[in-house]
Amino acid sequence: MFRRSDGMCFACSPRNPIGLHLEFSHEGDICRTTFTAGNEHQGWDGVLHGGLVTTLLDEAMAQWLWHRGVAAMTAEMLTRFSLPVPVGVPVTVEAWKEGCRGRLWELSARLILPGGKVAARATAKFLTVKENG
Ligand SMILES: CCCCCCCC(=O)SCCNC(=O)CCNC(=O)[C@H](O)C(C)(C)COP(=O)(O)OP(=O)(O)OC[C@H]1O[C@@H](n2cnc3c(N)ncnc32)[C@H](O)[C@@H]1OP(=O)(O)O
Repeated sequence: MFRRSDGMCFACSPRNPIGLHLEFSHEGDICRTTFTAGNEHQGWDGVLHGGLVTTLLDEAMAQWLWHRGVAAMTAEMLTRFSLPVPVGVPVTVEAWKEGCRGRLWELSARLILPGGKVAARATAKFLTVKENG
């Protein structure tokens, strides 16, 4: 049994002082957000840290499910980092469903740079969990 975050989700809560403050929109089968990394988010100089790239992709997929009333946790995730993501530019993250079998959901996501190149792609498996509060 799991409890949802108390308004302090690192990725999406507006209240988390060190969070990413992501806001999501849903259009058809696509869940979408935009994010502009700051210097505090970099690893290599001027480049968004890869763990945070993964966070953006993971959260977009989780929000796809959340928006549809599915409480699920990431059970497995594979990320391909194709291009560095520069800090200081707005990037778009999109997620969508690939399939579902019982409690197991398969989703994909991608991070798109201004200009349209895809810098990172992820596939993930989520498992529906029971909530207690
Ligand atoms: C919007 C809300 C906030 C979103 C936050 C962003 C999303 C996240 O980052 S969540 C945090 C990161 N993830 C975690 O911490 C999860 C840690 N893992 C766990 O707690 C557990 O392993 C959990 C909940 C995923 C699954 O545990 P549990 O519910 O006991 O299921 P379990 O019995 O292991 O597996 C159930 C079935 O799924 C299968 N399964 C489990 N993992 C996988 C997998 N990766 N691939 C394929 N099948 C799997 C099992 O084989 C099993 O199959 P069967 O029923 O046929 O035997």
